[in-house]
Amino acid sequence: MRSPKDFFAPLAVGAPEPLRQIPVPPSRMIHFFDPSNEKMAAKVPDIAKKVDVLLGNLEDAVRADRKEAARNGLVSIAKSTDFGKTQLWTRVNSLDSPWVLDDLITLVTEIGDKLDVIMVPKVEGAQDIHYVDRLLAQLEARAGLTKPLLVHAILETASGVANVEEIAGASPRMQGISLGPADLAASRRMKTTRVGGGHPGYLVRTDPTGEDLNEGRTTYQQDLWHYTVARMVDACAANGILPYYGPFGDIRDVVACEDQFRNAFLLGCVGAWSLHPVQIDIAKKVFSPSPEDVAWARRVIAEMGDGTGAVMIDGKMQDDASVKQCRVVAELADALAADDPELAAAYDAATKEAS
Ligand SMILES: CCC(=O)SCCNC(=O)CCNC(=O)[C@H](O)C(C)(C)COP(=O)(O)OP(=O)(O)OC[C@H]1O[C@@H](n2cnc3c(N)ncnc32)[C@H](O)[C@@H]1OP(=O)(O)O
Ligand SMILES: O=CC(=O)O
Ligand SMILES: [Mg+2]
Repeated sequence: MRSPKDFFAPLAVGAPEPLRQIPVPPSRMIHFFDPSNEKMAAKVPDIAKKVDVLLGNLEDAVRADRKEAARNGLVSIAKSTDFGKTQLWTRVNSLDSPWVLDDLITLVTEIGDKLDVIMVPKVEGAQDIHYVDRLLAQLEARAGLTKPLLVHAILETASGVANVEEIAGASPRMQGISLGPADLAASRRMKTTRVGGGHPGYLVRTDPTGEDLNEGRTTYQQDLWHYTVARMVDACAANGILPYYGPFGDIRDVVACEDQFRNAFLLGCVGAWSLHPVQIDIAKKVFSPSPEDVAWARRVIAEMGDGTGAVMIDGKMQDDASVKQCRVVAELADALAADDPELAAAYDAATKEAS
């Protein structure tokens, strides 16, 4: 193992200096598309204007006989599209697959200057990140890149969850982690057969009210993902990187999708994946704080002055800790509003009304 002093040293001669802070541009939705699908690819220039992150997916959901077409399609889309401020990410194939080496060599060489983040699936431990880290440094040096590519891990194996803290801190390239509930369920041998979301069988029941065990007992569905999302959020926050919820596969059920995204938002995630155009606006709505919450946060910050001591606002005690929470919300709102005049106006109107 290298000395901690070398953590920020480039891993290949001529590779760019690693970043000391992960950039945090808006990434409320990571919009997946299959670059080998002509219909989806045709929508990319328009979708790029609406999303924070566009991700050319090369892994699962791309047929084995379309892997090369997807890789080449992403190269040509990246070269021919102006993405503006929208980030371009890719998800490469898993490290044990026959495609990943060519994915990385081709993408870094051909479009390394256009890509922001490389999502690595099925990460099991720090060793997977170390492998990608060194290879990227070699490829960046050869391609003459001046900005380091960042790495995003999917948390979707039981080993990955067991090692999530070491994964989050494995490299200065680590940008974030997404929960991958579908592969994680399979890896854990869960019996869910769906892509994210809840399950009606995973519940708790109130106590019996009498002799009849079926009478008058309410059940409450529980969140299958609470433990993993919370662990992932802690691992990310402790290492200065960003946590995300992953896919919600029931595209038709926009209501439950919004619930799942909101649970993740409230627990600390900054965004989620959108698999279909209909999920883009859901993520945008959920991962932008509501105007009411922003107005409240700004009010607490204003009334707390230098941020110390305790005050009462509308019957609720505020102190140093609650003002810190309010700053999280207000700073996120300011960052999002800077690029979104409509959101800025909604936040300012609610703030005015509340003061
Ligand atoms: C489970 C674990 C994981 O790894 S999740 C991540 C991997 N999965 C993916 O990336 C899936 C991406 N999404 C898709 O493949 C499609 O959205 C699926 C779910 C198959 C639905 O497609 P389809 O049956 O065409 O839906 P639709 O008829 O409602 O589509 C309407 C028009 O929109 C298009 N569309 C669909 N999805 C996208 C997308 N992600 N990005 C851009 N465009 C998309 C469709 O092509 C269709 O276009 P058109 O109107 O026919 O021209
Ligand atoms: O890749 C995502 C997942 O849920 O599996
Ligand atoms: Mg997966």
